Amino acid sequence: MTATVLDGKATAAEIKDELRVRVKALAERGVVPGLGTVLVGTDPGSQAYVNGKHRDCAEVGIASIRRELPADATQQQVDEVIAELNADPACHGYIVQLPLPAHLDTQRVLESIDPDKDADGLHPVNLGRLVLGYEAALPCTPRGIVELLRRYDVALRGARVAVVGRGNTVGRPLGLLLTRRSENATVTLCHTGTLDLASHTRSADIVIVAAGVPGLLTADMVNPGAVVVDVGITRVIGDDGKGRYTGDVAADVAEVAGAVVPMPGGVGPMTRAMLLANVVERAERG
Ligand SMILES: Nc1nc(=O)c2c([nH]1)NC[C@@H]1CN(c3ccc(C(=O)N[C@@H](CCC(=O)O)C(=O)O)cc3)C=[N+]21
Repeated sequence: MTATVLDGKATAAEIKDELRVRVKALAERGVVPGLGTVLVGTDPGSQAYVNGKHRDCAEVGIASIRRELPADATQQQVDEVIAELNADPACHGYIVQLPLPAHLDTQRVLESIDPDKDADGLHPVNLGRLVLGYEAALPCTPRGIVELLRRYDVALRGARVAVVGRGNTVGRPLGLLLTRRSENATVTLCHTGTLDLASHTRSADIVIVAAGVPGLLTADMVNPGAVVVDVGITRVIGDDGKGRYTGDVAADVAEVAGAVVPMPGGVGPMTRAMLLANVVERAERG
């Protein structure tokens, strides 16, 4: 058996088409949604991600607000940029690209973002709202995963979902999203302290791997026919000496799974689409 591919790239393109229509409607009311990005330093990976976000904005008609600081920027310089974007009415939402250089206080920076302009949905206030079941900007990657599964009619209600990874950007909030009443999945949140990981993944209908460990999930760990979502993205040096990105799911999983969300072409494009959705929704609320 070869697994069906759940195409995140095509689905993200579909979502961008829908957002373009909503952006047009906003334009008729004289509103142009604006997404800000704050990039500190010159990490090529981070630069590439930020460039991608601005390309996405241009495709959909969202205005880009770009702030860049040198790698040795002081905490005060970063604070000033945050204060400026918090005050800018043209900026409906923004992100601070992570990771920040080690000399900066990431927690302080993230907490100083206006929660109502938190396009990532990672502000403690928004994560708290998610815990409490209040309306909030949702974290982009978990939201993108749920949206992709929904659009492919993967049943979540009653499904047994093994989430591997408890990170703040994916695993932890994904568990919260999937266990809301509207999703009603049963989640087992696995992590580095989990004993016999395979026993948990094997009894799941859906396995979502966000551990950042290349090849962690192998075919023998997957229930035949299960849906497998690869969230891992780790830079490795290939046999040819070139750098490339690899996921957490081994290639042989596709021979056992019923459906797979690949990397690349899966969760990454969905994450970017949800960032745009968060900004458009914010602009629609006025
Ligand atoms: N504040 C903040 N918010 C983030 O959302 C955030 C961040 N910091 N720091 C880094 C991670 C990583 N991330 C990715 C998003 C899309 C792709 C993506 O679209 N990947 C393509 C492949 C791209 C390629 O091959 O170059 C794919 O999976 O098909 C990847 C990685 C967002 N992040």
